[in-house]
Amino acid sequence: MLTFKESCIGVMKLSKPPVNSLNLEYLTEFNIAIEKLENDKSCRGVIITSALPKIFSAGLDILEMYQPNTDRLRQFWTQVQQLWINLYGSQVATVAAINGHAPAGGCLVSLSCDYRIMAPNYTIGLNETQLGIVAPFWFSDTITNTIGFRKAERALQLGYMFTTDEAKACGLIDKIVPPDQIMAVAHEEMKKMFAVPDFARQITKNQCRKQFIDKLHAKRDADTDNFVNFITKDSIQKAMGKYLESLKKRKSG
Ligand SMILES: CCCCCCCCCCC/C=C/C(=O)SCCNC(=O)CCNC(=O)[C@H](O)C(C)(C)COP(=O)(O)OP(=O)(O)OC[C@H]1O[C@@H](n2cnc3c(N)ncnc32)[C@H](O)[C@@H]1OP(=O)(O)O
Repeated sequence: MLTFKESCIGVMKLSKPPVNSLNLEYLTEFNIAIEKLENDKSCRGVIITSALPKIFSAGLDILEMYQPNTDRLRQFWTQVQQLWINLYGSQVATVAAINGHAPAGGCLVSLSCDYRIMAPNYTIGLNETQLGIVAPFWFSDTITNTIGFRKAERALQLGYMFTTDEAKACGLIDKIVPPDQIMAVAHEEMKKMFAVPDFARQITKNQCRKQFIDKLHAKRDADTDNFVNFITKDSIQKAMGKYLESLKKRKSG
């Protein structure tokens, strides 16, 4: 993770080649970095983007979920939950500068921010069902809160990956920006949020989001148990094995 501060704005650049997949170590690093910025009194905003060309993040590292060690799988999921709690509940203003594809966990990271700008000709969405897995309730709450129930239900069922244009049309992202302007526009959007007194913006954000974060807190252990039980099922392991194969075939084909 490349993290630096530009005045009162923290910039986090995901930099885990080849595709910024989120494994246990990288999620832990991500959480430490965001918690550090959150606790820095001089930091009012965070921009999340990718240091890699064409990929914002490929989402959760599928290899963490395929033929897993159960203890590690639990730790992995705890970090995924924590990342969402940290980002969705963040008191600083957050902008996702989506400069590449953003499937599943990559999409969730961006949906957890306050504002999303995206470069053209990429795809974004919660594609979990395409892998034969299911987005948990808090992924589904997050997309529903962004694009509304009907569109979210349809997109989740299909595991639909939106083009940048489609994402803009349904409100999954807020603005389409050429890649060379994405950081400049992220700073402009940040300034708009800074024009509102921090405490008023923060209380408003809490009013909108707290109930959803509280829901995960209340069910956190059960959510981890569900995840581990679900992922370790033979049928789910088979489906994930097939998906990994298809990724490799696509590459060679
Ligand atoms: C009852 C209800 C209970 C509910 C319980 C919960 C259930 C589980 C919930 C789990 C939620 C999961 C969230 C996720 O994020 S899953 C991950 C989904 N991600 C994807 O599907 C992305 C797949 N990847 C791609 O589409 C492309 O790779 C991408 C567009 C991102 C990039 O394409 P490109 O052509 O540039 O690169 P390659 O495809 O050649 O990939 C390069 C190598 O990287 C490997 N790869 C890609 N993505 C991942 C990944 N997510 N994890 C691990 N590895 C990944 C790919 O296989 C290539 O590897 P090799 O070089 O070794 O071949």
